Amino acid sequence: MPAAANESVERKNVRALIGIISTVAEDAMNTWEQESGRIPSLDKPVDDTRAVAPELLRSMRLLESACFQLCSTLMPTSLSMITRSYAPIDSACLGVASQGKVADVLDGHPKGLHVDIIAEKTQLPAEKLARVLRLLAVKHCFKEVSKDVSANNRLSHSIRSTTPLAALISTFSDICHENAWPFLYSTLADPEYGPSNSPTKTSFSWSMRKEKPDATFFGYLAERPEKSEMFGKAMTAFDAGGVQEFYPIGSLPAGATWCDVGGGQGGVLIPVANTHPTLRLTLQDQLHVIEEAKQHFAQECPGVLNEKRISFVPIDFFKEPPVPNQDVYYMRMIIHDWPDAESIQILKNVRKAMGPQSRLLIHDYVLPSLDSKAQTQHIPKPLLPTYYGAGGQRSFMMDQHAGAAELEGAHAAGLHQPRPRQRARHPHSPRRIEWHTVPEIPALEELPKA
Ligand SMILES: C[S@@+](CC[C@H](N)C(=O)[O-])C[C@H]1O[C@@H](n2cnc3c(N)ncnc32)[C@H](O)[C@@H]1O
Repeated sequence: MPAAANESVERKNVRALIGIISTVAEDAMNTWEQESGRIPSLDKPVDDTRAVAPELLRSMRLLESACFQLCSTLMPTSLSMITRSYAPIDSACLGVASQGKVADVLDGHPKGLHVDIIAEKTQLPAEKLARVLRLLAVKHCFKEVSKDVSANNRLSHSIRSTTPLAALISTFSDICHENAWPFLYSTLADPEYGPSNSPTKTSFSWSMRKEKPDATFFGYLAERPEKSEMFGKAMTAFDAGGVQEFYPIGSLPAGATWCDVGGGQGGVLIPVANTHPTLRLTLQDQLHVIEEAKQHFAQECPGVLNEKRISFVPIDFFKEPPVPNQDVYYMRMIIHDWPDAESIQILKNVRKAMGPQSRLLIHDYVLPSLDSKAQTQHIPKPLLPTYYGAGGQRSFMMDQHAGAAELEGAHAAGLHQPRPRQRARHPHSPRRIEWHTVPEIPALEELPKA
């Protein structure tokens, strides 16, 4: 229908949002069909959505932003704000499902189970559990097949107790809800903690200050092997937009060396090892994490261990350089954890290790800058110039999370300014630093086509 000439700005904006939704939903369906032969089903308890093309991430960012903006525009204000205020309840209910292992109980029961049976197996009260599951089901995690009968769907299947996403939910509910996120205001308002950029003056440190002054998140994990293991596994959940999507690893020469600095349990290195068998790999992290990584590799890709294609070398990246003369030093989700001074210390240590042919790849969240025309000009109106809006929210959440729960984070570190991206013309030219972003990619459009 042709738009009326005297349409209000609001009507034009709503129409534009509907247009974006319609276009990018079509694009996303086409990408899924090209990539996996079909559009993923929400109903099926199988996660076949793991290999994600950059174009799909871009479509999803637009779609999520446009849907959220459309609802925020047309919804009465009080409904919008009440829903946002309730947000921690979503997370708490996920915590119940995950810690109660509800998805494990439902595994293998495609027709679902009555809540009385789920309650008996999880040792949770049936009537209250039914209400938790209903709230989760209205947002498509679990499905209520009939009254009080629940079954797994794609989302709930992904939080069975052995999965990285279950570890992520447990890390959030067990550590972040307990010791960090709720204390953001108290920390900001505290005259000592609020203005400080010290890694020992975060919300996490604030909540622990009576028990252990100057507590840090990684120090806390180091003293608690079970939680450290859970956190390490949680990191492997960040699998969308892997490095191989953005960097031409395949064109490195056979025998090239690749050192993952702060590589955790191998969330990045395992897929790299599986897809690039000629690389010689090194994983470096704190000693206790190295032990977790060895176990993880033994479970997930024992061949890489048997073929001795990987070395595990402990490091304290503040105190010492990584192993010398590697072709590639790679750091994912490391720099965002630290304020400027600590980041510089880490980078200086990597610099000491670098040989003339070495390059450093930094794969991290880079927050967009409103005053960067290059970053905002391609965002279709009326989406927000700040990273499109809600489709970019995970980067800002990570910024808050890294600031509150882990350490000072990218924002405090001043790393939210966009870094120049080196192009693929000389993809392996020496002594380069490249910034790549995960998996919310503010400058995805700037990436060279594969
Ligand atoms: C946010 S995690 C990222 C893990 C991994 N790079 C990934 O992307 O899955 C940060 C990592 O930094 C490591 N780390 C923290 N402090 C460290 C230190 N002083 N020396 C070496 N590694 C450290 C942690 O053990 C953890 O594995």
